[in-house]
Amino acid sequence: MMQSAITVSGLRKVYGDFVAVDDLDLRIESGEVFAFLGPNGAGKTTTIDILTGAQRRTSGSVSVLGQDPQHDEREWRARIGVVPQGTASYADLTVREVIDHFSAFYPDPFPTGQLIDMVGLGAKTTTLTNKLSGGQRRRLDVAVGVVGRPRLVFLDEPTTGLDPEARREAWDLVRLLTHEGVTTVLTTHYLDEAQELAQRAGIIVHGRMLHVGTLDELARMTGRRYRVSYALDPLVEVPSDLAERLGSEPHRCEYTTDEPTALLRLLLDAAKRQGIAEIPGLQVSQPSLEQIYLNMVEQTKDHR
Ligand SMILES: Nc1ncnc2c1ncn2[C@@H]1O[C@H](COP(=O)(O)OP(=O)(O)OP(=O)(O)O)[C@@H](O)[C@H]1O
Repeated sequence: MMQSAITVSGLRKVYGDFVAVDDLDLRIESGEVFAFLGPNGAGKTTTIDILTGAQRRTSGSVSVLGQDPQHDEREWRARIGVVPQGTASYADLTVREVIDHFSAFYPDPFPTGQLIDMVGLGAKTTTLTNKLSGGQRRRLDVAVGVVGRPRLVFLDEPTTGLDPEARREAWDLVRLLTHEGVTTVLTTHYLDEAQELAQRAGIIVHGRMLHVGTLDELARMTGRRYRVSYALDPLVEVPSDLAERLGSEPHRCEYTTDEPTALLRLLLDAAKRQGIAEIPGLQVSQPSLEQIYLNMVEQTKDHR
C-alpha cells in the first residue's frame, strides 16, 4: 500500500493558555493537492509550521514523508519545499544569484535557468531582487521553495497580493509540480484557488478542522439549497416541507428549497390564477461555494 505523504493525529499547539491548533486529524495522500482554508488566525500557518518542522507541537503525532518533522533530518528536509507567507528579502542579489545560492543546499536541484523560466522570471534573470515587483518577488519565493526538486511542497498563501494574471501563472506552476507527482499542501483564503488546484480541502476555524473533503463534498454537505425569490407579496401559501420563507419584507418573498421545480410550479400556477403573466424579479439561484464557506465560518461564531 502506498504510504500517505502526511498523517496527523490529535495535533495540538498551545501558546500559553491560547489553543492555536486543537485536536487536528488529517491524512494527505502522495501526489495530492490539499488546501487548508480558513479565516485569519484559524491556525493554518501554525499547522504548516509544525508539518515543516519550523515549530514544535504541544502534543499529538505527525508523520511527514514517513518521518517526524521534529527530527528534522537533512535528507528529509531536502525532499520538502516550503514557500512561507510573505515575501522574503534577498538584499542586492540578482534573481540568478538567489537561485544559485539556494540550489547549493540540495543534492539534485533544478538547473537555475530552467527554474527561472518555470516561474516566469526568464526576462528578469539578471535583475536585482529589490527591483522586482511584488508579484515577481512572490514568484521568486516559489522558485526558492521548490529549487531542491521536493516531493512535497508547502505553499502558504502563494497568491496573496498577486494580480489575476500572476495568480493564474502561479496556478500553472502548481499544476506543473502536480504533474511531476509532487504532493502540494497550500493555504489560501481564496475558494476559487482551492477549487482550481486542490482535490480536497480542509476548513480550519479556531484551530479545529470543521470539515475535510473534496470540494464537491464540501458544497454538498451544507445542503446546497436553492433560493427562489420574487418581488411581490406571497402569491400562495407554500407548505413548509417544500420550502422555507426567509425574512418577512413586504413586497418581497425569498424561499430556500431543495425542490426548486416543484416550488416554481406552485408559484407559477398561483400567478396564473391571479392573472399575473410575469412574476416580477423572479430568481432561482444556488449559493456559491464561497457563500457556503462563509456560512460555515459564521456558524462557528455562535458556538464559541
Ligand atoms: N508565537 C505565537 N505566540 C502566540 N500566539 C500565536 C503565535 N503564533 C500564532 N499565534 C496565534 O495562533 C493563532 C493561529 O495563527 P496562525 O498564524 O496559524 O493563523 P492562520 O490561520 O495562518 O491565519 P492567517 O490566515 O491570518 O495567516 C492566531 O490567533 C495567532 O495570533
